[in-house]
Amino acid sequence: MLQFINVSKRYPGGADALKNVNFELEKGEMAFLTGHSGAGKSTLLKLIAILERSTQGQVMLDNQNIGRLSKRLVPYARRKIGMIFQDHRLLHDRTVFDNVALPLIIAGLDRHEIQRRVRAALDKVNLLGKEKRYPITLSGGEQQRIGIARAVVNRPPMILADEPTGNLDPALSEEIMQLFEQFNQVGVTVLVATHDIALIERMNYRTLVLSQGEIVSNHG
Ligand SMILES: Nc1ncnc2c1ncn2[C@@H]1O[C@H](COP(=O)(O)OP(=O)(O)OP(=O)(O)O)[C@@H](O)[C@H]1O
Repeated sequence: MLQFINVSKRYPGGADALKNVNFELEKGEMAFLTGHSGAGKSTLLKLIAILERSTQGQVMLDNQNIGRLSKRLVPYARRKIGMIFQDHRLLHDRTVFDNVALPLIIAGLDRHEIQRRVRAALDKVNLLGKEKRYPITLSGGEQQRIGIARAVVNRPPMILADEPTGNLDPALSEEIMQLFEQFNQVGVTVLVATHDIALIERMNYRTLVLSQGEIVSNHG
């Protein structure tokens, strides 16, 4: 499903954030991405989400070189990806329902379909009944689950998570990881970037290790 072929990324005026990165993720696979602070984890995820473009090499998603897509086609390619951030990036002046509905409103779905899909997504993350609340009135773990519902409401074939458990205690981290496993079990490809080595060791998935922009280990 996803293939990095000799991918390098240099930010303007900066050093190389990624150097000659090669790896593949199969459709339906779940994997971790780890490495020291500044190793290039976020950069790698941003290339997949087309939030940044590679300087060299090819980022292939379903056999399409997404690093070279025209701007017009980027929103369509992005619909294949659900992205989850450590700070969840919720809109605090909108309800839980409205936060999760946002990608569907942008995609132009009708009101009934939006209602149906938002409820289905909230059900998956155990937040049904909290649609009318504001994110700030919910716990950290619940806020992260709103972010996950928003990421999956479009039913993307791939989920990318950037430090999704960074602000959570071990029990809540476990809960979030179990949610990712549930999506993976129904065929969603999942890539989770994390510093949390203990979490990676408890779970048995392939792990890509980045060090100074290079993949130094890739097995599970
Ligand atoms: N927009 C940017 N402009 C210039 N340099 C950047 C930019 N974003 C990241 N970098 C640099 O690229 C390198 C990789 O950063 P990146 O954020 O991908 O690492 P990371 O592994 O996700 O780090 P962390 O775990 O601290 O989030 C770092 O040296 C960083 O300073």
